[in-house]
Amino acid sequence: MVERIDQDLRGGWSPSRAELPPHALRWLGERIGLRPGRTPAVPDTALEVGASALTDAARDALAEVVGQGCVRVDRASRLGHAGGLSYVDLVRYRAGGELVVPDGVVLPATPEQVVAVLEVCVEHDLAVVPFGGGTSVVGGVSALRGDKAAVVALDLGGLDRLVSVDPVSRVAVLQAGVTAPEAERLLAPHGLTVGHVPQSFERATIGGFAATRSAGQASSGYGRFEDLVEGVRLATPRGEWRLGAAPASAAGPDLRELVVGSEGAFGVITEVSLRVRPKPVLERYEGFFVDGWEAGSAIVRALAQQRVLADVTRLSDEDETDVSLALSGGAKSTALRAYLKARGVRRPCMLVLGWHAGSKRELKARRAATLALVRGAVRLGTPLGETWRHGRFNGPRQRDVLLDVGVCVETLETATHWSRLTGLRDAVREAVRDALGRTVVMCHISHAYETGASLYFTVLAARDADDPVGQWQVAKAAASEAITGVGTISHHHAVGVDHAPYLEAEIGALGVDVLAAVKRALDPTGVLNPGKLIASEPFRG
Ligand SMILES: Cc1cc2nc3c(=O)[nH]c(=O)nc-3n(C[C@H](O)[C@H](O)[C@H](O)COP(=O)(O)OP(=O)(O)OC[C@H]3O[C@@H](n4cnc5c(N)ncnc54)[C@H](O)[C@@H]3O)c2cc1C
Repeated sequence: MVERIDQDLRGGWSPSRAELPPHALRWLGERIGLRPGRTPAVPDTALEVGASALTDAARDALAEVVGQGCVRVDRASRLGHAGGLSYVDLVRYRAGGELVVPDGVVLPATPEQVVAVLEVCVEHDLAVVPFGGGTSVVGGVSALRGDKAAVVALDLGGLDRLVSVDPVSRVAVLQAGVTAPEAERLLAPHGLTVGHVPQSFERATIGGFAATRSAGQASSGYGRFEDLVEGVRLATPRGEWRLGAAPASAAGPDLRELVVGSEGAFGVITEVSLRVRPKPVLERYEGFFVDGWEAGSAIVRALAQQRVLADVTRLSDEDETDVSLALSGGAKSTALRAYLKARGVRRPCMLVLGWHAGSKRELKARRAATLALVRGAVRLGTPLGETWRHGRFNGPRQRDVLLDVGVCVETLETATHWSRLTGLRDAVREAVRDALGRTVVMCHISHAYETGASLYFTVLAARDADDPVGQWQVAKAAASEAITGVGTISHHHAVGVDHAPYLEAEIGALGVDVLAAVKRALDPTGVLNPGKLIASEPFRG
């Protein structure tokens, strides 16, 4: 069971706080030099929120579309939409740093209202930031106004319906503001699932997944979110655009791809038509230990290239495995290390495999095909797999606790070809260590393809109390430099503000021109999500 999340809660993931056990604090002291001292979050009242720049005329025009109560300019609503959930966002909330707060929040209830809101924004010179679950970790929902007179957050939470289900074709149309758990709840009576389970599952929305090309923990089996998108309904300042009339088409380039991953810069996704699957009746998770990253990544590569990946396939490197064992602590973990050593596993790397199936027979066949290639691993079976499954949404809660005791904790991600994977992992680790000094850089593969895989890094360092934001920005820039030209600047977190300066190096100047031309066609006055995806504003043309 996941705890019910308050979507307005910023500055952390969860209101309930666990304490770090003494052995974990000791370990952080030894590894990153942490001198723990509680750094309580600054109360909301201490955060600076300037006067709203929304004019009465703009407010009235918006209220005419969505209703008086659905245009909010109160402090709590504005603060609740002042950013995403990256480490830097959280630090700004907690430390009273510079928060960019929207001038108002608009809550439409239908796709038609979204189109009408955009018309008002153009007329009144308002920037508009589409806001789904607000879980962006790349500045995607930062309330930047660009050259506009004011900026509003467009909270899509009111678009919360299952519009239709076609069980024969296995297609479901969901409104953009439906959260991932709600999508599963709405589809359950039809025996269907989306199967999209990112770590931000509890908060993130269908529209947000489509807008960012999200990848879930089970994407090896179900596909990345863009693989699930059959069609989209997009509100733009130039009217509505519907795409995706057939399961496949040769009617020119696939224009859905211009919308999926457009991060609110080309339009507001109001509905997504999704390829859904029968809900699995069986799920089985198993854990293994492999000796060293090279051996582990060779296994995952073989699984991907022989097309027998488990639905969840996740390999932790030596550091990530070591941290899991160290933080779980206790006699069990010491005994496990000794056991692994006795079995010849000197550099333990944890491998978790999970299969979803419709029958025992299917599960047996798929599991056997996968395990035939998992050679030389020590098998710890379902207890380890289930431990991972139960803890799979704990990351953001652990981050809250680490932030509380003064740790700089953030993640980075990329993807590259198999032949470059280990080299890129080493380069990013070195760049981050050089930038931060004493630090732990953990890495895992959680998305594998025939030609390569993602790399997901988690960084721990003692927080620089004087300049926590600057401290991370230096590390992030160093990592991004190491990634540029070797891997992608983002495998699934998207571009947002943070990666925008690196986009041209990846897609070329022509690529940026193409994006700018699309932006000009759909959003000629540039009201949509300024500063995201395309950093500079060449679209003015
Ligand atoms: C703890 C944590 C774990 C995470 N784990 C994962 C993970 O496992 N996999 C993964 O892929 N990502 C992950 N993320 C990143 C984030 O959850 C994803 O990018 C997610 O897709 C964002 O969904 P959202 O509804 O919260 O969108 P938001 O954060 O609200 O918005 C993201 C971007 O999309 C735009 N947008 C949102 N809704 C719409 C819409 N309807 N139309 C047009 N534009 C829109 C926004 O303007 C913004 O640019 C994680 C984030 C956190 C904080």
